[in-house]
Amino acid sequence: MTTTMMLRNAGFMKSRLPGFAELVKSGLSVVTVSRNYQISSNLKREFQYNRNGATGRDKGYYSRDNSHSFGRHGGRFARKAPVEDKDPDSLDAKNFTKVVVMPKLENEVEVTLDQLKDENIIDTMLHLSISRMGFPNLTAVQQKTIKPILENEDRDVIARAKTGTGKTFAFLIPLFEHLIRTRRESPDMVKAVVLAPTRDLALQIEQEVHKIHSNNYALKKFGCMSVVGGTKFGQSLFQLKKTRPNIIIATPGRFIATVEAVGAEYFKHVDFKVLDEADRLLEIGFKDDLEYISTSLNGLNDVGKDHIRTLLFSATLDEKVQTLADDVMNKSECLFLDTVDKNEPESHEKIEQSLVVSQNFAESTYAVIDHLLKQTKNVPNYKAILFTPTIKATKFLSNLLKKSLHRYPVYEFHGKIDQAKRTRIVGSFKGAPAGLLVCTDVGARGMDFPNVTEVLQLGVPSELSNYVHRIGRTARGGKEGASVIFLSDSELGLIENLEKEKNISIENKSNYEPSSEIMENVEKLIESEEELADVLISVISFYRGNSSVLGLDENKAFMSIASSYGTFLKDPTQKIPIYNKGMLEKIGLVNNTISSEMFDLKGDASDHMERLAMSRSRSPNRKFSRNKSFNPSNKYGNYKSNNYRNFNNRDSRGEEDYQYKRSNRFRERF
Ligand SMILES: Nc1ncnc2c1ncn2[C@@H]1O[C@H](COP(=O)(O)OP(=O)(O)OP(=O)(O)O)[C@@H](O)[C@H]1O
Repeated sequence: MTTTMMLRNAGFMKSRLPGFAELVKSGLSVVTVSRNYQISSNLKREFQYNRNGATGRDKGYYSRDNSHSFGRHGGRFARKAPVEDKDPDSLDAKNFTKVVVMPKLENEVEVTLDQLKDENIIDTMLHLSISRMGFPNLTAVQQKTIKPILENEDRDVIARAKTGTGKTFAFLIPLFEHLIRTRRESPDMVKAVVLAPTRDLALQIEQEVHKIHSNNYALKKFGCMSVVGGTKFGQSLFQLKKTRPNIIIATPGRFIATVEAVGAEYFKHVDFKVLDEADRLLEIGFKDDLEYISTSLNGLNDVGKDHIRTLLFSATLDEKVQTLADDVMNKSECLFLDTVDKNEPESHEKIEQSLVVSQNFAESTYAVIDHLLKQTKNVPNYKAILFTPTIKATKFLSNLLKKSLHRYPVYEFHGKIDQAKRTRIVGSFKGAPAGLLVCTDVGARGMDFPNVTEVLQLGVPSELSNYVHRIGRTARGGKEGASVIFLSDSELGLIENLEKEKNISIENKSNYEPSSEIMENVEKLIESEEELADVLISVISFYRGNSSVLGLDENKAFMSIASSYGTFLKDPTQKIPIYNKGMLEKIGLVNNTISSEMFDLKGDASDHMERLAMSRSRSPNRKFSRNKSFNPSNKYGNYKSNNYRNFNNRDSRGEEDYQYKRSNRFRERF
């Protein structure tokens, strides 16, 4: 049975619509949403801004001269939007209806590769290539998506499937089939654009395309090229000209630069755009870019502004996807193909999840080291990934572990390593029979490292969904795996949030107390107190930005991390030294009296804190003013927090391209 809801004026109704998750729960299978049809909402904004007179301060929108400016960097990053200007008055006239179709999938019959060929869904050339890969059968997401994507050309598609279940081929197979079917139409043009949030993931998807090529050379004529930051732009344009690929795999920033430079030459015939890790691409830092890309490609398209079909794939999709669907999808109908049951957690069921609880961050570090000492000794070919909150923590931990684990291979991987080296590290760890990859959340999504036995997490991830993605680096392609998260008492809010929001409960729980032996050993390995202070400050900054999202008590989390300084140095009276007020400002704790408890304040930092404490004790509103800097729902308190959240997001998630350049100020320090 299907139910249909017709809603006029989506702008007004958006706030009243239940999210996707709730829609699934409520059993609705068709939802109809109406909104302005002629243009995507960001294009509409452009015209509104043109009418009202936009200024460079207006984040992410077009200005009068049809250029696109980003944030405060308006001038420097001003972009020429490759879309034609339009008469604003003609735009509000029509409404459109977007239908989200969620098929009920009862009595499912297995779909095989042979069937797809026999029913002429896929060509023999493609069938040959995929069968040569030797997969025993198609995965659930491949069975559910390939045919529907190819059968109905007037629909966009959203697909959700658990980590490591073959989503990459689920979109690459239809893309290749489309290229085969349209081989005579504009053979030298880009027809499909795949966007990914990290360079490493984009390069990995390019490798998957090359697997399709190398299993049947006849498919090599459908060329593919990656367009990612950290590589030479001029060289990439030259390659584009020379190879004339049909598929581009890109990160958003470099893709925008490419479209701006040569959009009219290569991107007028795009039929598909794919957003891998779609929910991530929707978040702050990417969403404006995605809207811009969508509008640009639509504006350039020779067939029409609503011609390009959009495919969204991820293991974690919730109501945010609705916003994405609104802003970057063109078709009036959108198929939502879900391989995860509505009552099921998004995490993969073949991962045995554990939690180890200790007193503070330092003790969690000892627990990780202890655990790794045991596993590398007892488990043959033990291959693991350890996630840490920040780049500095990653460096620190990989150094400690290289020394503790002796000859066991330890790889350090984060966004501050140059791209060529990053690619080498990914290649080495993929091919390694055993080893440990220590990384930030830059490695959390999409990366397919074969045979990872275990995923370890020291502290919390940068967002709730990344818990699912991080642990999903194991148990891939039908295999089993394990994960252990090491948290202090003050971080247990994350576990509650995972239960509440993601329906994930961790069965195996244990407490950890370090032995004096491991404490002594680690203390000997710490080379510099300054570096230790730096690492802990970076982690405090990370928590400053992420605690409210992750359900943590910010103050408790800060104290726990700060107390780790004394624990690591085996002298609990020692506090992290802070030499000036500027440093407190950078961490976002300048108006927070708890700073005196956490840090050993020196110079003007100490004077400032004394003055602050005195003014608060005199102020009749002191309770309010103290809360102001802490309350996550408080507009003013949150202002700084957001700044730091952005910085931390970049720091830990390793976002790409010019977004990095924009944050250089912070990156260099942390
Ligand atoms: N039909 C299949 N049968 C078995 N293994 C497969 C099949 N299709 C793909 N694989 C393999 O499964 C692994 C995971 O695939 P892929 O990286 O596409 O997963 P994913 O669903 O995109 O994961 P993530 O959510 O982490 O991005 C890869 O090594 C891939 O080669």
